[in-house]
Amino acid sequence: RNKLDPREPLEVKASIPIIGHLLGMINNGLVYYDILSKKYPNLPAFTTSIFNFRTYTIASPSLIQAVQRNARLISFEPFLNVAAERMAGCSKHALEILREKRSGGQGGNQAVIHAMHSALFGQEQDKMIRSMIKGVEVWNDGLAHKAPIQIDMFEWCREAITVASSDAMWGPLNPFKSKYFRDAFWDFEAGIDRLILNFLPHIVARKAWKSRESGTKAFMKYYNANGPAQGSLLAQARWNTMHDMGISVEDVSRLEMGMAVGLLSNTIPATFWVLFDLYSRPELLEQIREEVNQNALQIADKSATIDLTCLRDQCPRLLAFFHESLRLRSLAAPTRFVYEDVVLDNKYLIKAGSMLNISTTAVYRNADSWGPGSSEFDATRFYASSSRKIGGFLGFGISPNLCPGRESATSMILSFVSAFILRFDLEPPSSSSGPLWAEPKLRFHSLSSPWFQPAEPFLVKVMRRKEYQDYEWHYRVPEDKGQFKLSVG
Ligand code: HEM
Repeated sequence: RNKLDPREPLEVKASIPIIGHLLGMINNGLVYYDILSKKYPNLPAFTTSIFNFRTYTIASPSLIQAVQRNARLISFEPFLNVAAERMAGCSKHALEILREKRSGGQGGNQAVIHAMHSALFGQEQDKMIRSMIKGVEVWNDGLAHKAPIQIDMFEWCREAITVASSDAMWGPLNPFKSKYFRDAFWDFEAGIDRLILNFLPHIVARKAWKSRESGTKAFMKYYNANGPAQGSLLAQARWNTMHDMGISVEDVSRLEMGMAVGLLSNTIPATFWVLFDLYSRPELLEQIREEVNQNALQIADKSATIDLTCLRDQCPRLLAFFHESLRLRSLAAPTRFVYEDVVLDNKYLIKAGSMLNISTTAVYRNADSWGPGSSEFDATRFYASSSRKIGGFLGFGISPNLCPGRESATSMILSFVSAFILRFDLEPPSSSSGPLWAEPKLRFHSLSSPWFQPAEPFLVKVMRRKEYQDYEWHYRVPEDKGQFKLSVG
């Protein structure tokens, strides 16, 4: 074992020597570092070692900027290749192309991310948003026809968001149109933590491995039928970049299974929790209903239209609430690889060849950044803030690795939810003892979807609200290249 340099962050020892932290990681996933940071609340940063390998955890918002300033040396890039190899199962040839240039590859991962940012900008982004919103509209209409009805709220959000987002992304030949494909995809996604171990994956993660292989075949069919030609510019940009760099159809298909994880794994739990956090706070629900009603709903005869520009510009309470829901529900923790020795904030030596992560819950608990009620839900917390750059807000990542899908995902979620709350009342699961809208039993889902999710079906009764039950519902998505005032860290 390497001895720690006294300038490195203090080492936190596991109760079981040598493998204790490894067991903690296996049992708890990324949440393990949050558990440790709770145990040592006064440490702004700490070190854990598994055998000879170090992980540094940043638990204070003040150190995040130091990580950002050294983004070239503390980088996300190597994990993209880990995902391509272990999660997607790409060939050696593809991995060489994807690997970052400074490690001898051709920088394919960065080229793809760059192409994605360009394809999710301005008019291209508007088209994608229009298509996503059209997709979710159908689901609210379908629910209105069936109501009153009992649904599993998480499962229903998952189907609605999956179908709407994937149709917008891949177009009419989208493999997700098949329910069989969708179910197989979720089996793949649920087993990513085991696939990533890369130890006999066809045995250790059999279900996920088989589903990944069948999903890859479905995407190969999509590419062989020239699917991207009818899909979004995002799908075209990804295909063109990878194909032009010499990546085979099979490897592109494997990487597209990974892309689907990025497209869906945050958006679905975010939608579920936004609905939960609203309906479980009746007063807040009424305020937001009123705001949308007054500022973003246009009524003509029996037609009701939600206007996206008005949602963006004239519904600050809705947007502030959305940020707070993300803050307290998402556990997305930036994880980075350290290329060279760095001293953070003139204090902490971070050594090359180690991993660094940020403990989301520790950062969000910090009273200096978030005030004395930092752990409490406060729907107005972001309301007063005039700045869009909020140090310590990790909801959409930290620059330079900001989420390129944040505008399209927010547009879809908030349009969908705005119409939903005006159209429907929900009756929560009945419980003789506990409060109404008690949180469901939760489980940490997976490394690929860093959220708590319900561990059991979350059943609610959906009823149409009298006020708008005879209306036809529409959305207006103008071509104005507008943006939500989203905060980033
Ligand atoms: C509410 C929905 C979403 C949330 C909360 C979210 C959150 C995040 C976060 C926290 C990161 C940074 C991860 C890190 O630094 O380690 C990220 C990165 C990323 N997201 Fe999202 N995301 C959402 C939707 C989407 C969508 C719809 C797409 C695709 C269209 C997408 C594509 C990506 C990609 C490609 C990256 C990597 C960016 C880079 O490495 O520079 N995300 N997202």
